[in-house]
Amino acid sequence: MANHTSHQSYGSINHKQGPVAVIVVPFPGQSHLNQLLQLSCLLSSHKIPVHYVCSNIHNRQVKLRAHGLNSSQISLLTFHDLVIPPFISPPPNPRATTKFPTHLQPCFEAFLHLRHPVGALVRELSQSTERIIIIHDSVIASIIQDAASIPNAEIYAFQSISPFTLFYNIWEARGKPFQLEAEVAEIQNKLPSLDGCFSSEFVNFVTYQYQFMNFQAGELYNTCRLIDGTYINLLAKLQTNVNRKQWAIGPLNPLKIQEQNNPNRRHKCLEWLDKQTEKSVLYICFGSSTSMTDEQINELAIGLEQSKTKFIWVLRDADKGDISTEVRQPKLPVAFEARTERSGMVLRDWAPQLEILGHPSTGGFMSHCGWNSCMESISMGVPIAAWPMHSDQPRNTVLVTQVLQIGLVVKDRQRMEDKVTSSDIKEAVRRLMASKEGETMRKRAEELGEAVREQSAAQGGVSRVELESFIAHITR
Ligand SMILES: O=c1ccn([C@@H]2O[C@H](COP(=O)(O)OP(=O)(O)O[C@H]3O[C@H](CO)[C@@H](O)[C@H](O)[C@H]3O)[C@@H](O)[C@H]2O)c(=O)[nH]1
Repeated sequence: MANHTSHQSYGSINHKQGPVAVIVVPFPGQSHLNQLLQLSCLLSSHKIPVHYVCSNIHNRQVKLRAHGLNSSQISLLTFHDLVIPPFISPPPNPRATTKFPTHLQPCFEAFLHLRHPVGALVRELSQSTERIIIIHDSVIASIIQDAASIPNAEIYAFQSISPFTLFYNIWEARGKPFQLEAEVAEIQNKLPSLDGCFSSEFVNFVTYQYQFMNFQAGELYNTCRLIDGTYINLLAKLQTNVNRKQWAIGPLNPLKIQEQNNPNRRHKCLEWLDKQTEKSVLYICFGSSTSMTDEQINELAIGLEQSKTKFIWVLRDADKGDISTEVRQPKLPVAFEARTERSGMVLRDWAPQLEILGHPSTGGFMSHCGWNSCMESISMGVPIAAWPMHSDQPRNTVLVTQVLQIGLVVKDRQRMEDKVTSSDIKEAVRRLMASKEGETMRKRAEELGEAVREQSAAQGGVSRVELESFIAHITR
């Protein structure tokens, strides 16, 4: 794997890069690192040199957890390991009043120190390349501010969330600048408020970034027109996007899973899935930033056991800012694993989510509705039992359950911190996995999955057309 370790000097980049090189700058959260790694592989498969620029600890994380991609795809990328100042990496607080992972804030703040090293790297690469393209996560626009003055640099923002949620958030924040058509307005009326979805520190962090969002030449979205077309068009209508190009090139997650290439390294849960009947297993996972109290885990365990549904449950605390440090091992009810030995599996390590969702035995996904999980479930044709926790998740839930109608809400809650009881969980699992209503959702999810896969860049659909249009634009 190519690796360029950068501290103060970038002296080893002196070869001619060719007409265009891409620098990708992700945000240091697993689901952001992951999407930009997938995008990097997609671009480098079109013979464009791609530099993945991040802190050393997060580069290690993204390579360790890369899923659905094979090592030869990743080896085409040049990783730049930049150094960020030491930061405290506290554990998440499952009892906090907001479910937002505030414990990651010191890591986010430390990451902003990459402005100067990133600026120096862009300057250096710009000397050996006719045009340098920077694609940065929209949440850290300030880091690439110095590139704006480099004459042959062009900057693009990558949005890691759904245009659906993004549009409504911006439209509301800007004081509802234009009227919405009836159908779109009707959905807006159904959206939950953003109260409690973010910490005030994170709101301040993101607000600070806005001022650096004026020099982008365009935006990239991990979605396809079939899912988000209406909202991509509406985003284009918002004032700041008037002169910006937009490309929807998702789903970025691989659709053909590579794990079969190496049967010796197959995860034990996939072998267990092989033995189950088609569409019978519920997969449960709340991404990388959810932390539940032991009481809530207890309710989930009881509800699951009483539902008598087969399951794979990823039970892990939220990531810390530095994932190499130890995390809490959440507790299960006494003897739960022994009692459910035949009907399910509890995974405490990083699970192969894409492979699980793509397995024929998986028939449902209990999810917090993080955007990666939504896209992965949609593209694998799996319906969702939505249990949103924070950020964009409550609004993604509306997209999944009411707009796309491929899922149900585990429990409508007044406040995110309200406990969901075992009987709510049992009922939601029964509805999704063992009712006519669930069957209809599964059918719709399968059809949507098929249509989305057809639209994908991998299969030559509209997302491929958009990807090619983006590549033609940056290599013009
Ligand atoms: O054991 C695991 C757990 C997770 N994953 C992967 O990790 C990613 C999780 O991403 P996502 O579903 O987006 O959840 P979060 O990690 O919680 O993502 C954060 O970032 C997203 C993108 O901005 C937001 O949409 C979410 O709300 C926010 O919580 C997915 O690719 C999963 O496949 C695994 O492969 N194995």
